[in-house]
Amino acid sequence: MDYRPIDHSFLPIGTHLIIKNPSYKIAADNNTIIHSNNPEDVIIIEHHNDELFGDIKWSTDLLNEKEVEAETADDFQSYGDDYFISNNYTAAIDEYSKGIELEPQNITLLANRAEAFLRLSQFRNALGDAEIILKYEPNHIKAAFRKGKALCDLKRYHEAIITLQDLHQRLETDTDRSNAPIKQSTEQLLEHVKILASENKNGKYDYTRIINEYCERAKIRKGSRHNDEWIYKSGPRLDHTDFLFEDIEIRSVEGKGRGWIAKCDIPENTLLMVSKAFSVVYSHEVLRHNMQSNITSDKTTCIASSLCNEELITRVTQKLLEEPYHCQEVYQLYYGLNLGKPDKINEHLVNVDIIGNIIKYNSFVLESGIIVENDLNGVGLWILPSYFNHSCVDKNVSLFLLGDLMFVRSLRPILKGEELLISYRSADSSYEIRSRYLNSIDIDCKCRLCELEKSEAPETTYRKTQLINTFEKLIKPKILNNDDPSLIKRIEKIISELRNLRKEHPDLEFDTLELNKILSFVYHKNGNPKAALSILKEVYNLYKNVHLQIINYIILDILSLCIELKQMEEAREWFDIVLKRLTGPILGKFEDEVNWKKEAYYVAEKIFPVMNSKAKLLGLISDNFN
Ligand SMILES: C[S@@+](CC[C@H](N)C(=O)[O-])C[C@H]1O[C@@H](n2cnc3c(N)ncnc32)[C@H](O)[C@@H]1O
Repeated sequence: MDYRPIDHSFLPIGTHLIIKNPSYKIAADNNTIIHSNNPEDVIIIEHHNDELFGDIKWSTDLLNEKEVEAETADDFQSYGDDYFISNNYTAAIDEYSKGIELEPQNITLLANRAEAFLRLSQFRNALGDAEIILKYEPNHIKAAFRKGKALCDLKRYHEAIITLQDLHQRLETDTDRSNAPIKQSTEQLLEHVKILASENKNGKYDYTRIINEYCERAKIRKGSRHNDEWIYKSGPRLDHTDFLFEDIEIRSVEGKGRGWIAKCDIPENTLLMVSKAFSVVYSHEVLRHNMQSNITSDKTTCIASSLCNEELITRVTQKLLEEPYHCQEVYQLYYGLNLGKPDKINEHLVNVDIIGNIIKYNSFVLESGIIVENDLNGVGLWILPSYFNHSCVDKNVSLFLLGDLMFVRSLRPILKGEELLISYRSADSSYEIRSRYLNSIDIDCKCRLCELEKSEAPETTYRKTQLINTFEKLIKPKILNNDDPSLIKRIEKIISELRNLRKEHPDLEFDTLELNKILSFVYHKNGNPKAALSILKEVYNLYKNVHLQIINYIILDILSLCIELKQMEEAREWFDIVLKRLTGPILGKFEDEVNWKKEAYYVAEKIFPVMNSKAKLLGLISDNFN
């Protein structure tokens, strides 16, 4: 609010500033804003005074020198506690630290600072303080608890379990009633750490529990259009941990930098990785409240995406400043082929330009699906999944996001030595759209589809574009409000010509997928559901092995048509097919054919609301699932 343009004579370019407690923010133009809340925390150093850098004294400190001398460790504890109570943990840490400087063995100050560090997710610092306390007072209960918590958050589960078990034993025999709450918290934390340790080691996740947690964190409120809208206070971020399948590894891949490779044959539906976001930003966190209800409009989506990106750069930068031990894993991402041969990065320095680039090349965009309930847009950085390279048409790995957890599974059997691939852009978008994005991150994709599209004669490409444009501009707008049967002929003609243009490679012909879905819709509108159904079944049979989102929508349409035509037996079969396709990427292989549906339906009911209504129509809810 106090913004005034800075006059060049006041701050000539090249002026040295020293800023106490700066915070960082990335602006829309990717410039870094360094800001300070207190003008007295900014000191301007004149060039001829450079030597002052060494022993700078803050004017604020100088002004208060008298008072400072009079202040004791107890005073700092009380200032720190005040900040702590008002949730200002950074300021609390500042005050506790001043007290600790006076009395390095002050147990209360160290214990309070450890808790403040935990609240700010600065786990190494918290662990450091807890360990100092335990050196002086090995039986300090709160310090042991905080040590266990910090170890858990640092993913040192084995050590966390030992610490907490030891504490638990001591508390068992403790008669002091005031320790009852911490005893209960220790039991809960211990149980939680054991779950995390098993997830981390064996990839054993209790999906039902995770889905429940996910839903619990969702708050439903009435949206502006009286719809139930899902909003999340700050997430949803889930208290579960990473897992990495031991038979995959990162290796260099010719022409692509590095990528994930199978070390031995991997069966279909194997859990390859569960990755917790390094940082994730949801659009509702950055959009003003009044813009949220408008989230679907193109402009809002665009603003949201740019704000999310800025915020992600800011959060990653801040996290690296607070926990520099993460720098290495983040900066490793920078060494991909995409960024040429960068100078060796100083991994101890936080560099916003580099972080911006890392996010540009590696972030995952969360798009709201129509089927999935978690209508959340946003962007996030997941470290290990960032090493998956792209293929438009031959991906062999599925990604499933639940809150900030990314589940990665094999989509089909993968052979030893094969590269594990995902799709950054789906094969059913046009070559132009795909390559525009891929080129922006330095990918000249050489998958079967791209090679074919590059080699096609210009007149073929031109004719295809012409046909698609005719459909988009002249036919599509008429479909919703018009049941003119002549539209059927026109769409069929376009589909037939498009198929003909790629008759040598029918398996790589994706342009007619959406057209066929719409053709089926028009047949239905014209009172011919049987023809509508048969079109969709044909499309399904042609493309069932290609992993495209649109196929799931096609199956749902088939399912609705079967229900409408009272072909209930067939509808149930289609229900099973779509249930497996939707829940497979999280639940994996359905080993128990009898029980799988129960589990899959439970999951689907929670996160795929469309399934719920279909199941009701099929009478499945009262039959089997209640
Ligand atoms: C998210 S990173 C993937 C990991 C990257 N290969 C690395 O070594 O860090 C994306 C970058 O990988 C490379 N890449 C991914 N898929 C590729 C492909 N199909 N062909 C060529 N390069 C690819 C590009 O340089 C792209 O900018």
